[in-house]
Amino acid sequence: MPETELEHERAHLKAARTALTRMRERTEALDVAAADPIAAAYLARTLYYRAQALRDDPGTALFFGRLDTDGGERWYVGRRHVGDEHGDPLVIDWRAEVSGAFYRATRTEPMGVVLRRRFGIAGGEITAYEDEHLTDTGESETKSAILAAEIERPRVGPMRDIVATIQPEQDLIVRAGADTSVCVQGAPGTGKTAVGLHRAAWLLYAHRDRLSRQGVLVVGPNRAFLDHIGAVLPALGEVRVGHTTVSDMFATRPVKATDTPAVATLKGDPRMAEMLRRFVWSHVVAPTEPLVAPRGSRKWRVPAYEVGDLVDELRGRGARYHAAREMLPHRLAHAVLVQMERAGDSPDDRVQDAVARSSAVKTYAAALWPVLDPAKLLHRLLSDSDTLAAAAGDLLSPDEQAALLWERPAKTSGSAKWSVADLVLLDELRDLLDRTPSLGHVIVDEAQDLSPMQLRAVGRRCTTGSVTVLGDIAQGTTPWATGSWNEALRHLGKTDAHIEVLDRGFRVPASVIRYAARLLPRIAPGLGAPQSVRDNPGRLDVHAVTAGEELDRLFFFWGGGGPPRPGRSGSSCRTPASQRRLRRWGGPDSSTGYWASITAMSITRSTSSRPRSPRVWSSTESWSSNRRRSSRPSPTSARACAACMSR
Ligand SMILES: Nc1ncnc2c1ncn2[C@@H]1O[C@H](COP(=O)(O)OP(=O)(O)OP(=O)(O)O)[C@@H](O)[C@H]1O
Repeated sequence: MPETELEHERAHLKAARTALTRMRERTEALDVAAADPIAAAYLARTLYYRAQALRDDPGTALFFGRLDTDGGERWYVGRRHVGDEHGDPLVIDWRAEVSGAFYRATRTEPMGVVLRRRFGIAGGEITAYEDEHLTDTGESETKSAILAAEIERPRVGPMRDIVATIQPEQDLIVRAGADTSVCVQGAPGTGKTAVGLHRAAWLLYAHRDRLSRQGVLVVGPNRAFLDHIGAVLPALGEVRVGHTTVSDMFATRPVKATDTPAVATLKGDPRMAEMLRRFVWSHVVAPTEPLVAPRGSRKWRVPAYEVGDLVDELRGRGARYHAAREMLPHRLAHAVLVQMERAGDSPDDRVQDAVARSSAVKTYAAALWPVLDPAKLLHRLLSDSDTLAAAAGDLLSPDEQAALLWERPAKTSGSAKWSVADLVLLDELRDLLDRTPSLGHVIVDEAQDLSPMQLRAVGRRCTTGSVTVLGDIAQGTTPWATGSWNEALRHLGKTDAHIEVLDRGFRVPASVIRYAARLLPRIAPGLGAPQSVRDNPGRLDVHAVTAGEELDRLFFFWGGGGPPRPGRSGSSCRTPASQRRLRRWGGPDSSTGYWASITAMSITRSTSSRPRSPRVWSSTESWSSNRRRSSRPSPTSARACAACMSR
């Protein structure tokens, strides 16, 4: 019999573990019996995922909190639901509706909670607990030591879930409705990525049927970033969320060419979308000859002007190029049918189908509305100045058109060397021809770094679903980085998205945040300064550098590997020298180093005119290769910025 409260809670944890083991064993013992092999495979897969989700991690406790309600109920809140043999819950999922109060109940709004208990956990065991009696007016508000310890925990290694310590403002974003698109703006370390991943987990819990059918996708800047975050969703029992990088999303062909920053920026410009649209639709030609359709002993003629009206009507329907093309033979056949009726015949639907399938109609329609191939289209556009000029018209200046043209065009689209930006154009073309299927929800991180054309590509993958956009306008590192979320949301096609701001930093100590935030008025004037929630003020060393020297100092600091943030600079964190330094400074998530990097990056960016950053790299390039190509910030503006930092 447990004697103390702590022993009682430990006994509950033990019972929950036993129940979870039973649930898993029961799932694993289930036989796959289905009527056909497809259903059997589906069932086997479902059972496999269920068994995976029921795995116990002895290193973490099954619950981290408890709620006692004014209705006399008691709920243990944990990573997943655990039920006893009667089906009564021993632990409720953190995503259940009732768990919302664990994160959001306050003394002013207790949400029916009389007691909130937080558990201190070490090595999967309960070591302590802390109570808040939310309706006890005599109890004073104290800062939770358990919460503080979790927040102060050194952030090394891959990202972990934050279910035990989600903050009220984060919880509101996590639980925003499935049809709600949200854009989260936040300084480094304010938990944007963590919130996005927990939102994915919540959506799959609250709308499992719909979203597991339609799909949920996390889009990150590169593979290092995906490695960093890859364990979070499986730890929450969600193993079915797709993860991809922006470039892998379009990687239908190998990247064999690199654009200059100016050309890459131009290819990412939203005017390209209009140019491609015009180019695609320019292939539909106005009829000059009538349609002549033989049927039996007669020939039926549909005049060219009438066919012209049909074509115009199809063009104006807003359908994709190939879908509208599919309709043309049927429209032509219908026009033939009308002629037959006028002549006294009474043809039925089968006659119309036969006319639509006849070679005369098919050949005539194909000449007016040819089948197109995206790669061939782009190859022609980038190889031939007349074709480009006709499509670009008043959209692009002659200099811009000249910049787009390949110096040595490949003979065929098959042998063309495509750049990262070209693949985005191909994706746009593919969508103009055939609609891209939409997922249920897309989470896109570091979204400030995406070009308008990349944003459009992400947006068309969630046209009928919703999106969570995560980023920081002040952290843009590409020349095409967005300067405004409203603009980015327009390119995504999600102007109805709510913009939410997270301004409490979990990673970066206060002294570093305060110092670096002095740059904000210069690099992102509209943004407020974040506040650190960490008690540890951190250590901040300020090193004087001469103008133009700051990048070298930074590279020296990081062993030539570039800033340490996983995912922000391709392979930079993986060079042996930078790894050694990262270890010494506390790993890739080390706050001081990261913020120092952010600061130096900001100095560089704020001293360059548009394109905003003198550095540009694709996700396949390393920081150092970019560094070789980078231009130096002008000494005058670097001085101006140094002055702003020393104020
Ligand atoms: N509520 C929380 N409780 C505990 N830790 C948290 C919380 N929110 C965020 N963190 C931690 O803070 C760190 C930074 O979080 P995250 O990477 O999500 O921030 P970010 O805003 O995406 O940063 P960046 O702008 O650099 O990408 C992570 O280690 C994360 O686990």
